[in-house]
Amino acid sequence: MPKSLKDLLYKVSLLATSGSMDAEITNLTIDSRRVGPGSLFVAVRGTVADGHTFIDTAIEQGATAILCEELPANRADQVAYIQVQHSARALGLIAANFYEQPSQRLKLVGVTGTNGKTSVATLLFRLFRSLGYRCGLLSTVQNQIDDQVIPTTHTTPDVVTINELLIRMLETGCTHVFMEVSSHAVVQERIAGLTFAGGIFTNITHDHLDFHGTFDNYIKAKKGFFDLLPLTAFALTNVDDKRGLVMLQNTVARKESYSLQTLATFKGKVLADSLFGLNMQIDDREVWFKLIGRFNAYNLLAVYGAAVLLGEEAEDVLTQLSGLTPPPGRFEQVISETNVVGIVDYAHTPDALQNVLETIDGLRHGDEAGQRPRVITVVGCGGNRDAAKRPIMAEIACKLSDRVILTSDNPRNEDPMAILEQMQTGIPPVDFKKTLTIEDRRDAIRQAVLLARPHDIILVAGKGHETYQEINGVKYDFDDREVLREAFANAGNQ
Ligand SMILES: CC(=O)N[C@H]1[C@@H](OP(=O)(O)OP(=O)(O)OC[C@H]2O[C@@H](n3ccc(=O)[nH]c3=O)[C@H](O)[C@@H]2O)O[C@H](CO)[C@@H](O)[C@@H]1O[C@H](C)C(=O)N[C@@H](C)C(=O)N[C@H](CCC(=O)O)C(=O)O
Ligand SMILES: Nc1ncnc2c1ncn2[C@@H]1O[C@H](COP(=O)(O)OP(=O)(O)OP(=O)(O)O)[C@@H](O)[C@H]1O
Ligand SMILES: N[C@H](CCC[C@H](N)C(=O)O)C(=O)O
Ligand SMILES: [Mg+2]
Repeated sequence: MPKSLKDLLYKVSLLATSGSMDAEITNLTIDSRRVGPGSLFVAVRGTVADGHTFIDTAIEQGATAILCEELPANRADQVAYIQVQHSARALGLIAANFYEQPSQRLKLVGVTGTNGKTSVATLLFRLFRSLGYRCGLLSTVQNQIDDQVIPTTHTTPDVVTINELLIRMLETGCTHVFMEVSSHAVVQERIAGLTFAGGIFTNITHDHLDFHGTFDNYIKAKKGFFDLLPLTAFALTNVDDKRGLVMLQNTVARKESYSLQTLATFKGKVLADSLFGLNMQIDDREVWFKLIGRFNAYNLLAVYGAAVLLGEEAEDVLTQLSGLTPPPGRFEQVISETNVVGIVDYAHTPDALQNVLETIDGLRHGDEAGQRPRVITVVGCGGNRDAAKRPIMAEIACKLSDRVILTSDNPRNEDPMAILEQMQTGIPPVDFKKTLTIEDRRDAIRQAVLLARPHDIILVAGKGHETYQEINGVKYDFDDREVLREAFANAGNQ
């Protein structure tokens, strides 16, 4: 969909321009490696590199126009230049203009929070499909255009990709799109220029301080999403979270809430919680759900509230919601022949790990002989991510498990043993005896299986749905669920 530069710059505040604003643009990119004739290259200052240093390369590759914060001293005659205050923010508006505002032509709902984004977005997507709508999904696990699955590398893609996907969703007849909004995405303006019909806040706990610096900045990043919601949108928050109300402080959107503890627009109560599911009372109706754990009661309530705010009948919503299963890698169970219960879960933050282990603790019962199943936890922390959570996660694992095996997650560009040593500093001395460190994740899972007795529970935390392990820039095939199944089979347990 070619457009003139002038059309693309609608609503963008310009500091200066040079060259023809009638030039025709056929492609929009922030990556010089993807530039060709007809491209508008947008120079964005990143965390590793500065896009401005690639302007010459972009021109060598045939760029038609350059948008930047600082105009280069030497300019090429045939190229149009646009100077703006903030390239990444301008890019959001330009991407929306390029694709003709797809977000305004469907109902786009964003979910933010430390934990629960994928769960809530995926449940909403599945719910609305079961209610008969064509839908889109942008999530950590995958993007989806109705039943077409598109692999993803980010929780929230860059703003050009988002608009590109939204237009494809529209063309496929989608009416609703559910997306995760990561804090990185808010800060890096990956959601700039999008018009949301609603925003949902799940919770906020420790994560990503490597990127945001302080917890306050992290809160501000999440809040930034609600600050940019329009008047027509709803802003649905979890008021049981300490920061739930702060999120809505400056939003102009309609303020709505959900809670398991206090007065709220959508009020729920957990009546029973077992390894088979949740029994809840929601707005005077009693319902069984297939999801496990109190944290999922919050996710279900958020989904229910959003669906009602989007105009659906409460009764229909609860009926469909009660049939839904958890998203992949979220409390996914793999059970051995001798009834060792393997649980693969994407808990990769202290809060998530604590929630999952507390859920497991609440669900384990003694066998006929009165012996309580033991909990064996296999966990690691990702490289090139928040290092402060490493000792905390090891400590939580020790506190709530009978045996702990510390292992690698995605080491990325870090030395796996160095990450493990940082985790080890969190092990309370009384727990040294119950803790092992096994760098190789497959060996760690195998060891957990060897330690397990019938009815014991093995939690493999941190990688959930991931089907790879990223080591030094290479993604090797690795799937906790498969490795666990193989280990059960090899140990003669299956
Ligand atoms: C730390 C971070 O968020 N990085 C994201 C960021 O990259 P960056 O700022 O480091 O970019 P950079 O490498 O410094 O490059 C700056 C600019 O130069 C351009 N460039 C670079 C090289 C070149 O040859 N030519 C060129 O034009 C780049 O395209 C970029 O526009 O902008 C890029 C483009 O949008 C993202 O792909 C990249 O995600 C990296 C891969 C990443 O790992 N991000 C993670 C931390 C992330 O975003 N995670 C959140 C989820 C977190 C959660 O809630 O759990 C997510 O939304 O996925
Ligand atoms: N509402 C919740 N509160 C606390 N913990 C949760 C909640 N929902 C899920 N979890 C835990 O957090 C893990 C990650 O859940 P989910 O993938 O839904 O979160 P996310 O916010 O999408 O994470 P990411 O930041 O990686 O995208 C789950 O496997 C579960 O252990
Ligand atoms: N969206 C999160 C995922 C973390 C998953 C964990 N397995 C890890 O690699 O640290 C991130 O990019 O930080
Ligand atoms: Mg996610």
